[in-house]
Amino acid sequence: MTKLSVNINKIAVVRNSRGGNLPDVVRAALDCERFGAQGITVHPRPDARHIRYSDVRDLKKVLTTEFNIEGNPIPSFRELVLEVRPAQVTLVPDAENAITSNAGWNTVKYRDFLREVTAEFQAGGIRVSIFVDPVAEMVAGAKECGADRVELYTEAYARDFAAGRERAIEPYVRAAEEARRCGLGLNAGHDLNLENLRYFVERIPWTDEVSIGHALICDALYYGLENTVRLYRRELTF
Ligand SMILES: CC(=O)[C@@H](O)[C@H](O)COP(=O)(O)O
Ligand SMILES: NCC(=O)COP(=O)(O)O
Repeated sequence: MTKLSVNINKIAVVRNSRGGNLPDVVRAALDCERFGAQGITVHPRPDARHIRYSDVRDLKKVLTTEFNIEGNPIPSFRELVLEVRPAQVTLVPDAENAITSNAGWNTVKYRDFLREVTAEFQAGGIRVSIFVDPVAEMVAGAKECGADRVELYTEAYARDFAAGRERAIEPYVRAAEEARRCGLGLNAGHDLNLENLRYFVERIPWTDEVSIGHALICDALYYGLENTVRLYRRELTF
């Protein structure tokens, strides 16, 4: 069954908007776990606009589910991840000024770099997932880099879903089949929500994990955090 990792970046956005510690991201993460999240994802960005490095350290001390840290492996990020040793690190090629992640890695062009980083994290006992567009060549490239998993960047799937879900899922099925052929684990994330989630995992049931933040935290405003985490879990349980 596909696991749900809740991305709590947006809880930190609200906290940072006022200073102080409301809402408390550690408490929110523990509550997500209590409500059924099977993992917690954070994406500390270089400008610390939401999750801070200190949050990552605090979370590691108390989380009991799978901790997934996403980010661009710049030197400070590499040091942090090696210090904290989460269960999983997801390598994302995010530009400093991007509003959010907007592309997967070119695993062919950056193979040497990704190989080095992957080996470094794995030597620290950390599973490595590489964020890629739904392109078979990029999935196979991630395998060449030594990754354990890929995370398929689902922005295009989410965007095109309303216009025709069969067409929107096609490249993802092909990329996921390539991951399975290569022996790579499979994660997915970005803009997944209560409308598009079930169809994704119905069509690609070997998806190991989805990480969901923006839509889930928005839904929580209407349904409450507990109900919302349960609603997302329900979409993954069939
Ligand atoms: C890799 C990925 O798709 C997510 O980390 C997403 O980028 C969320 O990050 P933000 O919350 O900073 O938009
Ligand atoms: N890896 C994707 C993630 O953590 C959450 O992305 P989003 O749901 O905030 O778009």
